[in-house]
Parts: sequence; structure tokens; C-alpha cells
Amino acid sequence: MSLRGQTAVVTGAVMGIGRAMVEILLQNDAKVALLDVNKSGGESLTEALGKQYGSQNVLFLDCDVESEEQFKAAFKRAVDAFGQIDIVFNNAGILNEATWEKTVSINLLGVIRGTYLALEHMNKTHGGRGGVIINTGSMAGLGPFSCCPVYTATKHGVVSFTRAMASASTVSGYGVRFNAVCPGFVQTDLFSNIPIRLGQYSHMADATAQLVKKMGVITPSQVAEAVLEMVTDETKNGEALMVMPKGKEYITFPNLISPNK
Ligand SMILES: NC(=O)c1ccc[n+]([C@@H]2O[C@H](COP(=O)([O-])OP(=O)(O)OC[C@H]3O[C@@H](n4cnc5c(N)ncnc54)[C@H](O)[C@@H]3O)[C@@H](O)[C@H]2O)c1
Ligand SMILES: CCCCC[C@H](O)CC\C=C/C=C/C=C/[C@@H](O)[C@@H](O)CCCC(=O)O
Repeated sequence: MSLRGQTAVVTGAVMGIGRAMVEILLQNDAKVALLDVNKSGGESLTEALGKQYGSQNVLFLDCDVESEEQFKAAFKRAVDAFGQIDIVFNNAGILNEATWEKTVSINLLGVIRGTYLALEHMNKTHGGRGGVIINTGSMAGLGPFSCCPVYTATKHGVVSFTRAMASASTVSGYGVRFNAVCPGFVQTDLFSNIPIRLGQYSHMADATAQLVKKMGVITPSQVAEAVLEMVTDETKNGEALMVMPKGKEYITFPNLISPNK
């Protein structure tokens, strides 16, 4: 399905999963705003992508998802340049158990901030034209990942926030779908220097390496393909899609309210 005429905003767009998502969106004819704190990397990537996909289709915006002011300005600039926003990929994230407050701030607060700012432009009950928001969770958002408890908490938060927003949107008529992507280990920069990232849990690095060996590693492009599926399949709302070397799986959650009780 072509995304011609649609505009996307991607956070954490310069490297890893975000970068792969930018490319797949451009390959499918969307216009894309790349938001990232890596200004020099963002500018050179955008120049290269502009040559390949047309400079009118790609825009770099220097934006830290921790800053309400920068994030708000970036959405405005994307709308000024492209006319509207249809697709948002709240993807920026870090793994650092030592600077754990920053991990919460970027991974969870950044996703909530990006969602609320996006809704200011997309919410049908406020003059928007709807769309889809995909948030980056993790397999660590589906089960306890003992080597990084704070990272685990942020990703559980992302998955739960996304699912709750999906039902809030349905009940309230926002016209916006919400889904979370939950990858296993992905070959990116975040997946390097693991002992340092684990902080006080660095003694679990060897056990983590064993888990990686057992589970395997996927590419950023495999994650981007899974995200594209949830962008284009209009039946998907409130989903958490796990992406693993053996394939993708939509997660079934327990229904905590039984109709019989
Ligand atoms: N790599 C994995 O194994 C893996 C697995 C599951 C989920 N994830 C999640 O995927 C997302 C992307 O991670 P990745 O592996 O591609 O990492 P990465 O380090 O390769 O890329 C992260 C990008 O986010 C940007 N970024 C970091 N802080 C930012 C901020 N405050 N504001 C804006 N941009 C910022 C970086 O500059 C970089 O371009 C993260 O949310 C991560 O938790 C990663
Ligand atoms: C150290 C690299 C971190 C990359 C973080 C990414 O978000 C990828 C997370 C990938 C897999 C996580 C799996 C978690 C599984 C648990 O729910 C459990 O089944 C495994 C228990 C083993 C353990 O906690 O060590």
C-alpha cells in the first residue's frame, strides 16, 4: 500500500530502528520529518536521503524528546512544511541503568510527550484528520528483563500507555490508532557496550550475552517492516507486536474484567 500524500514524524530517526523506519516510509512514498538530538548526523543523513527520495520529502529537525519546547516546535515545523501529520513513530530511546532518571525521561516521558503533542495536530475532535501513532516498546516491555529493571519499567509503561491510549481514542473519537512495537535484540548502537549500560547490574552482562545467543538478533529493517504493517493495517489498534528472529507475533493480554464476575 502506498503512503503517497501522507506525512510521518519519526523520533530517534538518525540511527538504528528509527533510521530504518525513515527509509521504509520514504520507499513507500511518505514525506518524513526526522527528529533527533544528533544534529550533524541528522543533517548529513537528510541530505543523502533528499538526493535519493527528493529533498521536498525529507526534513531534519533538531529535537530532544525531553524538551517540550523543542518537541512542540518540531511538530509545528513539520506541519508548516508538509501540511499535516498522519503517522508518528515515537521511537527515541536509550538504555542506561546508571543514569536511570534520564532513561525514564527519554523512554517513557518522551513517548507520552510525543503522543500528546501529536494529538494536538491529529485528533479529529480538535480539527485534525486522524492517523496512527506507533510507540517503540521492547520485549522488555512484555516480561521482566532482570539486567535492566528501569529500562524494563519504561518499556512496560510504553506498552501500557499505548494500549490505554488506543481505547481512550476509540471511546473519545480521536480517529487515531495506537500500537506498540516490541522487538527482541536488534543490531544497533544501543545494543553495544552492554556492561557499561547495565550500571549496577553489569555483573549480569554474561548472562545477558547467553540470552542473546539463545534468542538471536534481528536487523533494524525487520523492525521497520513490522511497524509498517501496523501503520498500514487499519484493523490494528491497541496492539503490541513482538518481533523476533523466528517471526512476528501480536501479543494476547489477559482480560482482567470478566463478564461473569
Ligand atoms: N536495539 C535493541 O535491541 C532494541 C530492542 C527493542 C527496543 N529497542 C528500542 O528501540 C528504540 C531505538 O533504539 P535503537 O536500538 O535504534 O537505538 P540507537 O541508539 O541505534 O538509536 C537511537 C536514536 O535515538 C536518538 N536519541 C537518543 N536520545 C534522544 C532524545 N533525547 N531525543 C531525540 N532523539 C534521541 C539517538 O541520537 C539515535 O539516533 C529505543 O526506544 C529502544 O529502547 C531497541
Ligand atoms: C542488553 C541489551 C538490551 C537491549 C534491550 C532491548 O529492548 C531488547 C530486549 C530484548 C529482549 C528482552 C527479553 C526479556 C525477556 C524476559 O521477559 C524473560 O523472558 C527473560 C528472563 C531472563 C532475564 O531476565 O535475564
